[in-house]
Amino acid sequence: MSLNRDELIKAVSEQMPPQRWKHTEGVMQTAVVLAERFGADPVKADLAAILHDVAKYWPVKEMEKIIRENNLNQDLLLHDKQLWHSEVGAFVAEHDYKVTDPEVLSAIKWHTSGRVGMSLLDKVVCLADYMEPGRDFPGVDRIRELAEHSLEEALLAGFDGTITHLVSQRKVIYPLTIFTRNDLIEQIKLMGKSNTFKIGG
Ligand SMILES: Nc1ncnc2c1ncn2[C@@H]1O[C@H](COP(=O)(O)OP(=O)(O)O)[C@@H](O)[C@H]1O
Repeated sequence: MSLNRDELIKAVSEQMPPQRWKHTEGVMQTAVVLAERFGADPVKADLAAILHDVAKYWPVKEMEKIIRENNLNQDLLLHDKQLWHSEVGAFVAEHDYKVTDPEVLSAIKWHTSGRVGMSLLDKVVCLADYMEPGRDFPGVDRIRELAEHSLEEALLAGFDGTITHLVSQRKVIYPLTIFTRNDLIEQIKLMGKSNTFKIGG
């Protein structure tokens, strides 16, 4: 049986500390604003935002078990454990909370690493996670400014910040994030060209 929105919020919020739930509320609010701004479905954005960090505080052993036993992305097990909650979160959303919409499940699954060819909803939820009002890191105001006009430019600034931070900490970067960043640059270039064609008639 699937839960209504209030029941879902209660069930998800009980699985994380209050501070992380506050972050989730910020992501919900921001994802809806971004969805309306850029033409994504705000109801789907809200649902994906509610669930995006559902597994964030699950025990590592439990996440590992889910990834192994359900043949999820095994490559993740070779990378930072912080990346696991997105993959597991999408699985939990589908199996425990009966979310069937592939767009919503995709936005949950790719909200940390990104992916090549991110959908509009993937971008909205990922960007909301970067710039919700509770976020306070160097560069976040620039991301918010860019998000006034361009989903892709803002997201690129977000991924650039993550990559730069990981480099400064001498941490391994999940390769898909590099490919995501490169793909966003290509998308922005192509958009520039199509705008030129439009102006040129
Ligand atoms: N692409 C990546 N490659 C490797 N590690 C990553 C990547 N993205 C995030 N991480 C690691 O996961 C941690 C948490 O990321 P994230 O879930 O996006 O942040 P938050 O906990 O603030 O929501 C980062 O501080 C970093 O250590």
